[in-house]
Amino acid sequence: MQSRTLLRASCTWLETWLQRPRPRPLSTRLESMDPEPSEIDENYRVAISTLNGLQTNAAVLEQIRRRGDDRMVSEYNRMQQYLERVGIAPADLAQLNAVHVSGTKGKGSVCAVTESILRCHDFKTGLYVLVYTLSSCISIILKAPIIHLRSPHLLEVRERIRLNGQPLSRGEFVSYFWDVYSKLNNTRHLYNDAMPSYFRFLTVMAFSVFLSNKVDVAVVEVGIGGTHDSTNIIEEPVVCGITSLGYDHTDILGPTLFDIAWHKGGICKQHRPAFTVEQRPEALTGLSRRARELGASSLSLVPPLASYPGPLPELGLKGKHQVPNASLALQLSSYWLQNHSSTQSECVSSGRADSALPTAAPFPLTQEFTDGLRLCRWAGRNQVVERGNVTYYLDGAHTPESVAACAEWFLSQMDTSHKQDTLRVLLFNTTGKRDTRTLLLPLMECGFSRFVFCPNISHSEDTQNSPDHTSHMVTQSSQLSHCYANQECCKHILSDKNAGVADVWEEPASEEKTRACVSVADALQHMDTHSAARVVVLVTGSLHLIGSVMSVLGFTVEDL
Ligand SMILES: Nc1ncnc2c1ncn2[C@@H]1O[C@H](COP(=O)(O)OP(=O)(O)OP(=O)(O)O)[C@@H](O)[C@H]1O
Repeated sequence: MQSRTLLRASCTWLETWLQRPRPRPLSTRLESMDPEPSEIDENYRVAISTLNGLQTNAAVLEQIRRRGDDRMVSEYNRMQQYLERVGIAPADLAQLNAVHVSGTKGKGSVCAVTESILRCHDFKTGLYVLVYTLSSCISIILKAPIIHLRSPHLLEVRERIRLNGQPLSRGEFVSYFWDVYSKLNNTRHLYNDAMPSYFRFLTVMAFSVFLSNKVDVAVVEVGIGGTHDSTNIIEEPVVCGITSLGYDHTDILGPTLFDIAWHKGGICKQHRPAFTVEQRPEALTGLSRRARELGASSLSLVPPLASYPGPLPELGLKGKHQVPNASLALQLSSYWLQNHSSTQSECVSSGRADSALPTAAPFPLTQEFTDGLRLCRWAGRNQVVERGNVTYYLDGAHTPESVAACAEWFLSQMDTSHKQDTLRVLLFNTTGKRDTRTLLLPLMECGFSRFVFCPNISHSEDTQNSPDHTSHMVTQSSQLSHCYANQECCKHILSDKNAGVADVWEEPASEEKTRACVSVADALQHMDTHSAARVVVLVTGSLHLIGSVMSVLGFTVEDL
């Protein structure tokens, strides 16, 4: 009897055991354990708000600045420490076979085209791009005023880290984010409670993503400058590129092109070559000296795009200014293809005048190269979007050179045959300390009859805005007053006979010509209410403004 009871109990136990939740075969397990989309979105929101917590509060920055202790640690040492805390030694970064790109204009474009070309050659690519990497330490080291910035992306932060051209999915972002965050958080007690700032964190995370995915190449854009940038922890890039240099962030980098070249050329590395585009002599002299100082194997100018033998494809990235960028991307990728598994040892020859650099040879373009140039897409740069009777021309130009290039591109797109029934509108904003007048003047040649100003805020109701667009450092009211100041500046230009633009306007300057809106949604609604058969809107002045416009127009990261 006792044994029968025992047997029944054993059978019940066995039954229960057999019915327990089983582990699935690995392939299906990962799939079915993926959280539901809404859960992914929620996890993503939590990760983003934790990441936003790393945006250094302006008050804390001010305190650090007064204490001056941030100056004691170099950016290299700081990044080295963060990387080591997540289990990466700086030497491991050699496995990334990096292409490292700095410059004032066109860094993002050159990185995008280089990545596209190498992907068309069937390599597994990583791409890390930033609009800005203004780490507090740069402004502090250089004793410059603190500049406030929004997060560095158009729609969502995950678009900044790409594998094979695709932004990380929300699910991937969450899992890499927590992996890196928890390693740093668990070790903070050993390091004076230090956590990396927002931009440094993203850099550490990007490197971690690329190493764990064993990419063949990582194309990495410098955030700001070069010498003191967090990406300059890359000690052994395969090749470096320096795009067009101009006057931007002069309060941080210095007032002359020579100073700017010193910073941007600071990514050159010993025994590694660098390529650059045609520049003003002062910039070339600065770059050349810096390349020599750092022991680069060579610094060469890229040849004109038209000199490459054979037919050239239509470039995926539009605008005349993309032509030298394309040649730089060709030289970087060609060099990478031939040399990514070997090392170089020559140094820049010193017999040459500083501003007279050798020009690299053009080469016949194979299908992979032409596909890379043709298929490259880079959202927010010279992009055209149709919505009903409104055509948006989106370009994130925000320096005098790029705004001039943008105006030229916009005019080249205008079909003057329908001039009468087409209303041309400028939607504009600036960030930081940019000189609005300097940026607006080239745009005055474009024949706009309406000028709309709004902050880089998608919706005036904060609950409707993505957490990805949160800045702890810029208040909504300061953005609004900045936008009213821009409107005032525009009115001034319109009424200023000496500005050389008065004769462009058929009607006298009036209140209605300019308008300030509280948000992008408000501004776009204003475009829709016009009775003109067609409305063309040039959106420019800030890449963040472009991001907010794209968000209101319903773009998602997957559309980029
Ligand atoms: N060589 C160039 N000369 C002038 N403008 C350019 C050039 N290359 C790109 N641009 C324009 O500059 C803006 C930013 O382009 P891109 O993102 O490629 O440059 P970036 O150097 O990464 O910019 P950022 O200043 O945002 O870091 C876009 O409006 C683009 O059309």
